Amino acid sequence: MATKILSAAGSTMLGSKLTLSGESRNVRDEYLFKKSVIPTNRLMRELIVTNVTTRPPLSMPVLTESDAEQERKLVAWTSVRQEKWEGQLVVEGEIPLWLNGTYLRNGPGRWHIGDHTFRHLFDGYATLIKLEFDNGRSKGAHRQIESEAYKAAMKNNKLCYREFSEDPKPENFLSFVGELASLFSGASLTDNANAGVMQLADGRVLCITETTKGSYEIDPTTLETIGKFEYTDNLGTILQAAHGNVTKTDYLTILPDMITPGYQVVRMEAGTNERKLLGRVNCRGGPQVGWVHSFPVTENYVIVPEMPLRYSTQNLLNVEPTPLYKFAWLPESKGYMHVMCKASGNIVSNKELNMQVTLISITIMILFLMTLQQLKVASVEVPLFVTFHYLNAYEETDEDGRLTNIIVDCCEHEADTTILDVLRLQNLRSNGDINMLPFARIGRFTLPMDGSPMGTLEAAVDPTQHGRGMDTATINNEYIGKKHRYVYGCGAHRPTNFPNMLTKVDVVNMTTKTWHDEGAIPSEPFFVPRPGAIEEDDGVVISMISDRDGEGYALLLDGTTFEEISRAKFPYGLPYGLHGCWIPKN
Ligand SMILES: CC1=C(/C=C/C(C)=C\C=C\C(C)=C\C=C\C=C(C)\C=C\C=O)C(C)(C)CCC1
Ligand SMILES: [Fe+2]
Repeated sequence: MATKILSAAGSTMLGSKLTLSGESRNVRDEYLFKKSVIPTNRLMRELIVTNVTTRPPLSMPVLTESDAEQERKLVAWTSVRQEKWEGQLVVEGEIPLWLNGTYLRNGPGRWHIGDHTFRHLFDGYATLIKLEFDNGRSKGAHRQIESEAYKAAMKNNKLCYREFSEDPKPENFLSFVGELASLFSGASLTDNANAGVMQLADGRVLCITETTKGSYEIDPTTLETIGKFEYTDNLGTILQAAHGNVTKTDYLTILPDMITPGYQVVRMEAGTNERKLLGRVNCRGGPQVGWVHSFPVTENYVIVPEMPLRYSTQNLLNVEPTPLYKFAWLPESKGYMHVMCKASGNIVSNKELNMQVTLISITIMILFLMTLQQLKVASVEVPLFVTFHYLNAYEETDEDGRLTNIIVDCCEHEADTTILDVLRLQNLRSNGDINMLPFARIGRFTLPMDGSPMGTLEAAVDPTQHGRGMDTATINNEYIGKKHRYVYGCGAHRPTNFPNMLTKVDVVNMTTKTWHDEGAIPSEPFFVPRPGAIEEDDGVVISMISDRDGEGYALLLDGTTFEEISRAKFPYGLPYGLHGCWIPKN
């Protein structure tokens, strides 16, 4: 039975979109988009991208128009089973001539292995997408990150490591026991570096996930996986935040400690692989450590969030996931924000720390711990919250320059953990026009620095201004740690089951500007400042769009007006992705 296929028509110069309706169109790349019918619970088909060498035997059933229509609409949640691709993008509009550099976006872009489709958005294998801008032209590329988890899955055609919601099924009881043992060492947890992407001050580019071993160095030009980023210290923790803080001289991050519930704040100087202990904070909310996906910093402080959505050892051990996967919602454990001084220069290395501890008697030890506590300027209880992404934090001072408060802005889900379930692929693929997206806001914490025990949490702007949806948001990176005015995030044009509206929020004037295209799924809007800019919003905003016609393109918006200035189109649909970074052309 003939299958509707999309056949590339050689490298004609007329780039345009590949439709899934089977009509062959002039496109740039020799790709054969063939649809394989992989039975899933929602007639979900994987879009398979293979290099065209020979025309494979095609025996897939003909898709009805509505199937094809359905598939086009789901391109954001459709794996692209890719090896790699690179090509000139078709540009509509004008790319600013000052925009010279590379935008990289990381995300879980392949959600199946064999005929097994993963359960959750975050399970997907890391897929790196590149946009190169040079003198008004744009080149695109994508490539899978070759983690051990990905390579093992491809070799064995099955899941081999514990992903966010997916866990390998133990063959027998013995292997189950072995699996449990390996869990405590973290050996069975994935290294699928599908979340963060960043360029360190020394130029190296890392892709990471929330396991320490899920840190990979990649080549920002070829997107090749250079190899695992091996830390040379002996801090030995399993977990790390998916988003650290890159400065011009170092990299700060937080290592959640599940054994002695707390957080190690560490600093890695540019050019090294050694994380050094800056300070440690013990959890105040009991024996489980709160989930830290990201965290904010000010000029002088690291803010360590202790969220009441906490790691659950029991759920970590479960083979079948609970609605909160590896986590438990423990409101009775409350939420806290710990404010740690960056300790200008006095980094306490782990070796020194161990030596001191062995030499200190119990009484001096108590003095020492009290001294350590001084590293922590404050620890305040805050209202319950559910936050993955912190936007920024800054210090407020009085007329005498004394620190009065620390302000923390974040994407806060109104202390509702439902969002984790909404992000299951079955929901994303079946409820696009159902108003399933739970509410979210730009949450603003005010942390008092006068010794008061309680902080406050409120919406920075009226959430109805951005459809009561807000996540994967950024600010102008030049303003990290300082008072910012503009937030670029994904809001909601309802009814929707996912944040589908690019939104610029002015948190001073409390106004918003938005971009929305019916049925399109935008990824994190990333702001790139114009070289030499004075104004905070003088630059462009980049977002990767998966649209309802199965298209994939990079959208460029003017940072000030939030008007569309250009699109750089891929010749195929793009899977959704999480976060990006900008690498200026040196
Ligand atoms: C959390 C752990 C793991 C994996 C984490 C991964 C792969 C990514 C987490 C990404 C998150 C929290 C993204 C949040 C996005 C929110 C969105 C898009 C909200 C939209 C709606 O408003 C491991 C590595 C599997 C195991 C340790 C724990
Ligand atoms: Fe993230």
